Amino acid sequence: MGKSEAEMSSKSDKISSSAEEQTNIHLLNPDWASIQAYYGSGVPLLAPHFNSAVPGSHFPYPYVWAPSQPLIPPYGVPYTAIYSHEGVHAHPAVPLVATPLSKKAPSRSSVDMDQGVRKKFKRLDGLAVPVGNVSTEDDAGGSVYEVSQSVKHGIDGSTDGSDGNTGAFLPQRNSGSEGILSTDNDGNFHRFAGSLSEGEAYAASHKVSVNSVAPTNVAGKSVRPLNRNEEIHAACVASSTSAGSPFEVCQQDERQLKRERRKQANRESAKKSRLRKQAENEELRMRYETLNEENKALKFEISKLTEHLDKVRLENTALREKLKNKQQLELQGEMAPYKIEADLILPDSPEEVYKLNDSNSLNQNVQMECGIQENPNSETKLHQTVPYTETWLHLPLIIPQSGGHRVAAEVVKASDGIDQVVLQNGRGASARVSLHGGQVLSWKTHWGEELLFTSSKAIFKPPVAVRGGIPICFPQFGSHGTLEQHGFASNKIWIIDDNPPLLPPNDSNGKAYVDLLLKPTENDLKFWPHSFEFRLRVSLNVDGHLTLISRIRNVDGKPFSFSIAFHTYFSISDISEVRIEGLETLHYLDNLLQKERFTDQGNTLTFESEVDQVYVNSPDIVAVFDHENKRTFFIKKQGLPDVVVWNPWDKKAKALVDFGDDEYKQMLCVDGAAIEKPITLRPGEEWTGRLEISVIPST
Ligand SMILES: O=P(O)(O)OC[C@H]1O[C@@H](O)[C@H](O)[C@@H](O)[C@@H]1O
Repeated sequence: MGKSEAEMSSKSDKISSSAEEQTNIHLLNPDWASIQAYYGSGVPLLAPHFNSAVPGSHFPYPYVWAPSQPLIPPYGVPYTAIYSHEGVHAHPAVPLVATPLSKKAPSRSSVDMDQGVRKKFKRLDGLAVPVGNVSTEDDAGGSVYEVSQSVKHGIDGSTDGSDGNTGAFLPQRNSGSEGILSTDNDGNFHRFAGSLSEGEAYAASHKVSVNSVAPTNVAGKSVRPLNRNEEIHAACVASSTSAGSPFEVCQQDERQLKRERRKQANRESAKKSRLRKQAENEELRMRYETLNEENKALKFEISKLTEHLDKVRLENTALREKLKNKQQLELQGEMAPYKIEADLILPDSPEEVYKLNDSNSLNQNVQMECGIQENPNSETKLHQTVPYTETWLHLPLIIPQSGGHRVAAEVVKASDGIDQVVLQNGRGASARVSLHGGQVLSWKTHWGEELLFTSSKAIFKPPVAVRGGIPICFPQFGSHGTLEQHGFASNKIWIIDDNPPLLPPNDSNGKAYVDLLLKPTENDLKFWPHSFEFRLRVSLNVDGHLTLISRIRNVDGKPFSFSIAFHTYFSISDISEVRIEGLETLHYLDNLLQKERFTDQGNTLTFESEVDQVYVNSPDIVAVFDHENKRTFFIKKQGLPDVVVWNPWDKKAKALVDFGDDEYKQMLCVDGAAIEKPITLRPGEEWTGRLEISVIPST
């Protein structure tokens, strides 16, 4: 070829020369009749003067304006008959698609077209590259570019993601010396050595493009690899060229290829999205677990802190009490006669108490002198519900107490002839326990305020359990078994246990207490054939806290199971004004709905209608807030996992013979209990449960 790159560059500069200058344009030398014969009448005939001898400035390029029939020979061999040896040729595989341009301006000359394309190239960031079959004739004639639609199409495609390095490799047909031309960004053309047939040249050129192998002799800028559209196009061209299939087939293949690529891309994108969602899910799950753990830890911490707060509050109450008493004593200018030194060893058992009593030479009169008597006001109220004879029968427990207070437990006979034990903590707080059912009937603060509810219609006649106080449901709670409602323990007459097995010193020290015992009679064994010993200690401590310790022993030769509840009737201001805390989010069995299991919604428990629920696995402390009465009850328990909450509301209240119609407003039962999982004892085994109830003033 012998043309230097510089020469080629200078030729390219002449692209803008007028059509008149470009006399060396060599267009297709068609055997147009045969083309028409082959492709049909849609292919317009070339103008007769459209040959090398006649300037064709005003004549359309046949391949530009032709209808969309392909010029590709159907059997793969390039249709060489339509090429002249020199000149610019359309790629045989390129469709001669009618473009809007072609339709609108069919009369535009080839030069106009070239210029138009060139302008278009120039818009590509100044890196316009004339692309096409190039005939490099001579310097005088300049370079002539014949830009085929396919090339234009290729360029259009390349501008999709234009990086400014628009370029292409195109075959050159020039004077029999075959090679491949490429262009750089300056519009310089580069020829690649090689002697290829037209078909090979195309295929080779496109392969080069497809494989993105840049030629090494491209001056200045590297040649951009083809983009996807170009690739598809190139593949299509290559396949149609080699296979010689019709262009429609090629177009179909191209569409198919695109479809496949799109499908593949969609699949990949769906897979990525799946993976991303999986990762997100996993992350969320881990976050949930972490938060759950944190939540548990926080709940645990809260319960510990609440417990601690309770203790501190109670200590505070006790300290204030002490201070008040001390101030009173100082005002009186006297000390109590039985002030005990700090190293006093308090008794742990009734025997020790009796010894202590003896050694102190205490007697009934002395107690009375010391002022250990019922508050006359509170007595009045007690008399209303439980008439009894004010007779001191015996003195099971009199303990001198530090600070001038003495605790006492006295047995009195009520008018129904049944003994009651009156406990006093020496500061005015008291409790009364009936041997009928071992039932606590009264619990008062040191200022004489009754804390337990007893119905004005209560029946004090065994075997009926008294409606109020703290009946003990044993060995069955409610109707959860074959026995009568709440078992039989609350109907029986208990005895004072003079010789109970020892309890830890803390359960005795500084407390007024009584030990009671229930054993089944021959008759009881007919209904519940299990020998047992039920020991109950009821104690009142210095702060007025009431504690019930139950010990149930299997003295039978076979195991037995039981449920138990301390059915505590709290006296409240108004059921609509109180709330319970500590049962939030727990599961409960609803006795009003066939003991169906529910989960508390997480709110504090307030009351608007009848309630009869067994909260299972409750925390050790539950609180009942009564703002109107300015007090809060604390229910502290051990060995009693469940809590029963009961209020009959108006209808059921009316149906109960031993209950006043409106009394449901002034009571709320909150029981420490073991119901859901009955306790099983093997022969000789003993179970212990503790319930401590306390009250603190609230603002
Ligand atoms: O009328 P009784 O036997 O004292 O029982 C009162 C209520 O006591 C509750 O503890 C029970 O859950 C209720 O079902 C029952 O109605």
